[in-house]
Amino acid sequence: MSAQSARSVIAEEVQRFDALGESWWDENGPMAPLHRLTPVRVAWALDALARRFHREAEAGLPLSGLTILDVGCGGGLFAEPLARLGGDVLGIDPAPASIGVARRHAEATGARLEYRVATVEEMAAGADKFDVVTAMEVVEHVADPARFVAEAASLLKPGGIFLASTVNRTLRSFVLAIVGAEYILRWIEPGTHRWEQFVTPEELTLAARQAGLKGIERKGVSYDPLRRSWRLTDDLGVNYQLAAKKPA
Ligand SMILES: C[S@@+](CC[C@H](N)C(=O)[O-])C[C@H]1O[C@@H](n2cnc3c(N)ncnc32)[C@H](O)[C@@H]1O
Ligand SMILES: [Mg+2]
Repeated sequence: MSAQSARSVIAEEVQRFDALGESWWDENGPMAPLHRLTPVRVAWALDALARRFHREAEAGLPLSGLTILDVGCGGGLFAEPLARLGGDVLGIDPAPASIGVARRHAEATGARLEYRVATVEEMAAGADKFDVVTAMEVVEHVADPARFVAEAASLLKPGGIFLASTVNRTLRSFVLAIVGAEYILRWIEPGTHRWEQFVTPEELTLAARQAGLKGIERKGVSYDPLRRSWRLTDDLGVNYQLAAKKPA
């Protein structure tokens, strides 16, 4: 089975991201919103992981010794910072050109992590289990989010943590994430998101529960146009993140 024909994959979605090439890492390019989101989502992930694994978030390499699978890693915008925090990171994506970009970037910056062209299904068919599985801005691009979450959760060791971020399916997310971000501000390529594919916090929570995960925590992320940056909020109406634990 090729990565592109896996059940979770919507071929045109993967191809659209694969076509980004080197612009993945252009902070002013089509992935600019993800670049701006990265400090906030990395801080959120570090906080969740430090609490779970009893690490000092301010320590030199707070994630050292933790195996992390970043599913749908794209160009490595989230995977690479986790590796810099000491995580033993494997980034996977069905898009081969994106994996090439991620590898070259890590080589250029000296970040130490691994990348592989693979889907969550292929990983789940193998024997490797991870302390942490992440899927950042991915579930709104897959064929069957609940099934995808179940496959991702199956890759966790007992006591492991699942982290995901996505976009809620609300009137506000239509106005802000599609009309605003794609068509008015042109922050991201028009057509990047389909509103119908957005995933509500209730759906993602249910999927996590059905996958056997517990201790579910959710946090909103909102864009502050004055500061031109994202911040964590309790408002799950547009962008949000979820953390959940596999029972030990
Ligand atoms: C918005 S990008 C996010 C990239 C990265 N996670 C980040 O946050 O910087 C979505 C990524 O999901 C990947 N993707 C799409 N469908 C997927 C699937 N079925 N399984 C895994 N990854 C998928 C795309 O190739 C793309 O790299
Ligand atoms: Mg997205």
